[in-house]
Amino acid sequence: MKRIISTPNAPAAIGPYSQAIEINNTLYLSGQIPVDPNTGSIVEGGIIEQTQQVFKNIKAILDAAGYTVNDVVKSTVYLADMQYFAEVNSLYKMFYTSDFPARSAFAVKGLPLGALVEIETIAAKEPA
Ligand SMILES: CC(=[NH2+])C(=O)[O-]
Repeated sequence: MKRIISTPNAPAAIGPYSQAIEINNTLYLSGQIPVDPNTGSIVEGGIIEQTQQVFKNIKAILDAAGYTVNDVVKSTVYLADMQYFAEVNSLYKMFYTSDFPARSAFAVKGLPLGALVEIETIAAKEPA
């Protein structure tokens, strides 16, 4: 059965979507942008601070759903510019330290609220 995940520890949706949906032992997270859940705004700073906030948001949603970073199987990284690729990769390697998830990365024309980075995440567990 489908389970909707909602936590105050990650940003509220800024549109018609859920923070995450779990179905069949798989958790689909909406793309996370660098919004601080306490302020509802994009964090101050540049790509480093924004990427750190995105990972905080992803972790908060994984935690709320009972998943860990080790359960993540796929990640999609959207960048406002490919110039951010190396910096995002260095923080990415601190969040996912080994057995990295499958991943795609793109530079796109624009991201919600003018974010520099957005990351989508899929996590899965073996059936009990
Ligand atoms: C931020 C986001 N996930 C959306 O769809 O606008």
